[in-house]
Amino acid sequence: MTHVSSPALLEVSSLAKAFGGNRVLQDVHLAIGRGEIVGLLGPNGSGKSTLLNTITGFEAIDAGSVRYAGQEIGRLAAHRIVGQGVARTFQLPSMPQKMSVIEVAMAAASAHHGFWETLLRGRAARRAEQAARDKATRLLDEFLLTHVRDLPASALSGGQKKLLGIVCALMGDPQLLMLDEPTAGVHPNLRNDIVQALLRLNRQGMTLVIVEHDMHFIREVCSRCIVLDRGHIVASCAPQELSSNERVLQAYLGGGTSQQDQATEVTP
Ligand SMILES: Nc1ncnc2c1ncn2[C@@H]1O[C@H](COP(=O)(O)OP(=O)(O)OP(=O)(O)O)[C@@H](O)[C@H]1O
Repeated sequence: MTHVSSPALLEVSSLAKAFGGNRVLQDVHLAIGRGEIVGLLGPNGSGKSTLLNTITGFEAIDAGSVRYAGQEIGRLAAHRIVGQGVARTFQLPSMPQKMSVIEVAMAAASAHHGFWETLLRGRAARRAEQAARDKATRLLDEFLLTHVRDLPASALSGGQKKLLGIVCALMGDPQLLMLDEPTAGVHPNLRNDIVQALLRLNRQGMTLVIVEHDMHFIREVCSRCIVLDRGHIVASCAPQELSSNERVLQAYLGGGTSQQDQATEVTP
């Protein structure tokens, strides 16, 4: 397994999560170092999204610990974890019907900075709103959404919704950004923009954990991969080592036909 220089930014120990009798995550241990871009891989249903959900507080953990920057966050509510500097995006972002793109981005700022600020009246509140508008404007420009900023967010294409999801996550200036399949279903032109944007964020110091099936993306972007199989971590290695890792091959080839289909995605 690849060594992470200590202290790790994120450290997960003995994490377990079940839904009823379905033990989705079992005894998961992982460490993410500052400045890494880590790909989280595994066949469909292996527990990748659940791992993101438990780390970010969207699902309660059953057992184990999640430490971020030396602090235990494993039982904090999602909004508190965001407040600590951990943001995430969703596989299928859903957008409110009646809010424009820029309003959605600005609302994410108040979600990140606490609602008291937005309840305040007067100059402080106006300053906070203007700061959120300026930041949303800059990020929408960076993620090529300026031309749709006044449209209803629900009218965006799937790819544009993913970009807006990233913008919302960035409104709180996270140190750790966790992305759930950021390029799935995205047009190749937009995909390349997302790749460049993620690499740029990493150059600026952000640590990234990315759930992805697309091996071209993994090779282009990630410095390390962690592979889940049926709720267990079975490998942590460089992207170019995946195709010769027995346990990775077994994870993808060990199941039925549908898993063999997925193996084409992991074979370089
Ligand atoms: N809220 C939930 N309630 C019940 N079962 C759930 C819930 N969330 C996930 N699961 C189950 O947990 C298992 C793992 O799902 P998860 O979405 O984490 O896998 P994944 O590796 O992200 O899959 P994919 O690559 O298809 O997105 C599946 O069997 C799924 O049905």
